[in-house]
Amino acid sequence: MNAEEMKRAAAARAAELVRDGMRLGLGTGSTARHFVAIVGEKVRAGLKVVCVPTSEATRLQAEAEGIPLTTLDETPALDLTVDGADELDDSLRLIKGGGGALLREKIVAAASRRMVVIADGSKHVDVLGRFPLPIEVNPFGLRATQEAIVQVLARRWPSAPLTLRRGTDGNPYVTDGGHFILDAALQRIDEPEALANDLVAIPGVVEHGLFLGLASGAVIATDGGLVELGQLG
Ligand SMILES: O=C(CO)[C@H](O)[C@H](O)COP(=O)(O)O
Repeated sequence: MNAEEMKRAAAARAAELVRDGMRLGLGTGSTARHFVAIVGEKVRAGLKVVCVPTSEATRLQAEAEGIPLTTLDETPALDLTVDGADELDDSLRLIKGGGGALLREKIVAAASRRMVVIADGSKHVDVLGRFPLPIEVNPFGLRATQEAIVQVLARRWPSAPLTLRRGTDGNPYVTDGGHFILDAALQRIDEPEALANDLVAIPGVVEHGLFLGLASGAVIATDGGLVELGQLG
C-alpha cells in the first residue's frame, strides 16, 4: 500500500464506527480528508449524521460532499471525532497542528465522547517530539510571547529552535482563528504533561499541539495491515 492507500484504509476502518444519528467531529488534514469523503459517500447513501468541521478547509470539503453541518453552539456534545495526527505514542498522546487547525481540533475533540485517530504507521512513535510542536499564539505581543516560550523551553531544551510558521507567500501563517503558529523543534518530549502545563500558563499562548488524554483509540495503517490502539467502540 502506498501512503494514500494507508490513509484511506485507516479512514475506512474509522468510518465503520459511524452510526445513524451520530454527531460527528470531522478532523483536518490529508488523512481526515479520506474520512470526510467516506462519510460523504455514506450520507449520499442515506446515513443521517450531523457534523462539526475542525477547520474552514474541512468545512468546504464537507459542504461539497453534502454532509449536514452543525456548530458546537447548536450541538455542544459530540459522539465521535475522527482526526489525523502528526505523531502518536502508545499511550495515545498526540502532536497535532501540522495543518494549523490545532485549536479547533482540540475544542472539537474535547467536546466529543470519543476521539479516534487515523494515521499511517510513520506517525506512530516511541517518544513524541521529532515532529516540531505547534504552539498557537495571539499576534498581539508576538515577540514577548515568543521570548516567554523560549524561557519556558530553556528549562529542558536550552537551544531548541522556535520558528514562526510562514505561508507560501512568506507572510506569517494565519490560523482560522486569526492567530500565528510557532513551531518548537524539541526532538524528544519525555514529559508532555509537564510541558503542556508550562505552555498554557504563558499569556499569549492560545493553544499547543499536545493532545493529552483526548484520544480514546487509534487506527494505524501499516504495510502489515491495520493496527488498533485503545478503544474504538
Ligand atoms: O493536526 C492536524 C492539522 O492541524 C492534522 O491532523 C495533522 O497535521 C495530520 O495531517 P495529515 O493527515 O495530513 O498528515
